[in-house]
Amino acid sequence: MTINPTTPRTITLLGATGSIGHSTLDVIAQHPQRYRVHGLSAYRRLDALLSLCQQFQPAQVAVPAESVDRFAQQLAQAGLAHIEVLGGESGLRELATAPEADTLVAAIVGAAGLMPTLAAVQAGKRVLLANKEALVMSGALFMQAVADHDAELLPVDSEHNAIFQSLPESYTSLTASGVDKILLTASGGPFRGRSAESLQEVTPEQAIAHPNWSMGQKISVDSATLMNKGLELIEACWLFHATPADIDVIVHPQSVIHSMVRYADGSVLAQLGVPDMRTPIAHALAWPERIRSGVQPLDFMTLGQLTFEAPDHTAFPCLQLAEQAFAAGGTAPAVLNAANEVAVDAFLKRQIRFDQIAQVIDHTLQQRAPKSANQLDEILSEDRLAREQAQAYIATRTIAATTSPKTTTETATETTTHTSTGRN
Ligand SMILES: NC(=O)C1=CN([C@@H]2O[C@H](COP(=O)(O)OP(=O)(O)OC[C@H]3O[C@@H](n4cnc5c(N)ncnc54)[C@H](OP(=O)(O)O)[C@@H]3O)[C@@H](O)[C@H]2O)C=CC1
Ligand SMILES: CC(=O)[C@@H](O)[C@H](O)COP(=O)(O)O
Ligand SMILES: [Mn+2]
Repeated sequence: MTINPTTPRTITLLGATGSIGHSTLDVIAQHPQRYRVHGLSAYRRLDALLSLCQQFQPAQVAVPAESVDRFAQQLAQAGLAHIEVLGGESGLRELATAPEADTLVAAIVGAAGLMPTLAAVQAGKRVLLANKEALVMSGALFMQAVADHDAELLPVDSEHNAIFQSLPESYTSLTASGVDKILLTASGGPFRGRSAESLQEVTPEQAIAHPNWSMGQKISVDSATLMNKGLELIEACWLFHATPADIDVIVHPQSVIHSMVRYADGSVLAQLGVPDMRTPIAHALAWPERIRSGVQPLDFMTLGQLTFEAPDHTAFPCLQLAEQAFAAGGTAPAVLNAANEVAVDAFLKRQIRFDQIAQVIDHTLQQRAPKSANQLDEILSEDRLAREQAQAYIATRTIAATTSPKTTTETATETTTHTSTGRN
């Protein structure tokens, strides 16, 4: 069934050159009458951004400040001089708040996404949130801004989108809706079932090879350490006004059930689908309507078994570190996030071992007593200090480089497909 759009939407997509960016533009391209692209942003992959400009003809783009002149020249040479090029953090904020766009897709990875996403919230936009780190860092302030500015926040992260779909449309609180538990599913990552000891030897290439999803490098490593589930637990608490006690993490290696909600009467509502981010993206783009996403239907006849198990907190301590940081409150989740970003980057550059990621985060959390997170300045200051402390700790732990002369970043850049579709 084709649904006629009631209101054509104008989209700004931050992080257009990434995995979520690619999936979002794939869905948008399937519905040219329904969506118009106003703005795109990129960071390093500016050649890819140029191709996207040719295809989607945005009015504005944002790139790093030092790349503005060069990119404007490239646009002019391609006959696209009419596209305005904005630069740096202020450029990202200007793009995120441009009055011409009603919807922001927040798909920058990491803390860099916080400022422009929050700016879009403060401008009262519909915000499709993939950038979970923004909410982890600034949850209370972010959700208050959503309420104060009458913004519309729609979760793109597959689990949170599944929970959103499994809650009533009139949802205000777990209690008012008769919800007993949120069941947050986790794939367990590529190292599920491995012992803590054996994880000392794993390589970045193994860590980014997620069993079910093809995603950016940072979130892939987060899935491998289970930090992704820790970040998602915090994300779910803020999005659904829940506490960690309201949420059970269940390892479900097939990633077919994207999360569930159990109600007081014993009913469990779940959202299932082929693991392909175009489904939650299409859901959030069209909400409350439904549109085609290009995703293959789930075939129950060939699905095989759906299995479930408990997370292994010994081999994967990051989930509990996230729970501890959330319980500590204030700026602790921002510190957790910053230390994790630094540690994952060091692991990808082969400066530390996989198991040392958790050590860096634990150490950094212990160094920084939580402060109030009521002001953005306080959060950004703790983010910066935590990064410095994590870096300093890593400097004392750095392992000898392994055999490959290439960094993982170089290796993966050559092979990245920029899809978030399932592998199986
Ligand atoms: N991939 C997935 O399936 C899912 C991802 N998410 C979340 O979505 C977000 C994006 O993930 P994903 O698409 O996988 O990541 P990618 O690494 O594939 O893409 C990241 C995007 O952010 C841009 N970027 C990176 N650093 C900066 C910076 N400092 N300033 C501005 N832009 C920057 C990149 O630009 P460039 O490429 O030009 O350097 C790229 O467009 C993350 O928060 C992740 O946790 C959530 C659920 C699923
Ligand atoms: C696609 C998506 O939403 C990712 O966050 C994915 O869920 C990662 O999977 P795990 O963290 O469960 O391995
Ligand atoms: Mn997820």
